[in-house]
Amino acid sequence: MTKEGKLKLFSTYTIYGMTAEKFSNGRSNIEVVKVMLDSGIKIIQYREKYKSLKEKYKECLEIRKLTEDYEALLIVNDHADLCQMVGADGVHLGQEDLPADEVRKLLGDKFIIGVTTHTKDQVLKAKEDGADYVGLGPVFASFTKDNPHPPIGLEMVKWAAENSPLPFVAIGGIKEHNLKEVLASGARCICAVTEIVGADDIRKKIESLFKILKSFERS
Ligand SMILES: Cc1ncc(COP(=O)(O)OP(=O)(O)O)c(N)n1
Ligand SMILES: Cc1nc(C(=O)O)sc1CCOP(=O)(O)O
Ligand SMILES: [Mg+2]
Repeated sequence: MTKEGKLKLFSTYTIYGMTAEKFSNGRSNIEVVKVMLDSGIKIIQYREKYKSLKEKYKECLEIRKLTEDYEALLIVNDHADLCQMVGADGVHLGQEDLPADEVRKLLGDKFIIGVTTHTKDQVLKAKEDGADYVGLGPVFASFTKDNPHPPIGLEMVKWAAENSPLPFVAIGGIKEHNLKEVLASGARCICAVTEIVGADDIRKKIESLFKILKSFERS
């Protein structure tokens, strides 16, 4: 797939999957990713805060193979070196991670770079820095991340839908019960971490979320 083709995914009504083993109720990242892919998720971010770099490397290699089998994208959180070493599609960088413009110089144009944003200025700067998409959040209160930013709310989602020069992934506190509000505010690509990885039946949960996304796609 060309990079342009990959990036189109971020502007569609879709789910951006993210690993979170700590909240996966005893299931491994690999197990969860297999179900995500088999349920139709086409973008997986490998986010793992509690393992050594070597363990992350091994898991990423395994997830790279799985994502290739399903023609899905692999984005590695935080680590540009890991992204390059495992042949991932891209890296996701936060405001406290390495600067996107410098990582772009390192990785070149071929890789996707995503940047976390919480404010309008950060969204605009991400574009200037050469990012390809932004993560926008937390839309609602989220307990998944240590020291989260205060919720940015649906007004910010509306602003991004009308003004963001880059496709955005709405993230933070998104659940089945509030997904319609997020989509009605203009989001298309959404990331619901604990709602998916912590679900009793991950497959069923993804199916329910896709049903809501599809209903917006048709409207
Ligand atoms: C899609 C997406 N959006 C936001 C984040 C958060 O990144 P960051 O602020 O660097 O925090 P950590 O995830 O590294 O704890 C993300 N990972 N993905
Ligand atoms: C990794 C991450 N980044 C966020 C941000 O706002 O930048 S919120 C978040 C975690 C989202 O988890 P949940 O769907 O369980 O609330
Ligand atoms: Mg980070």
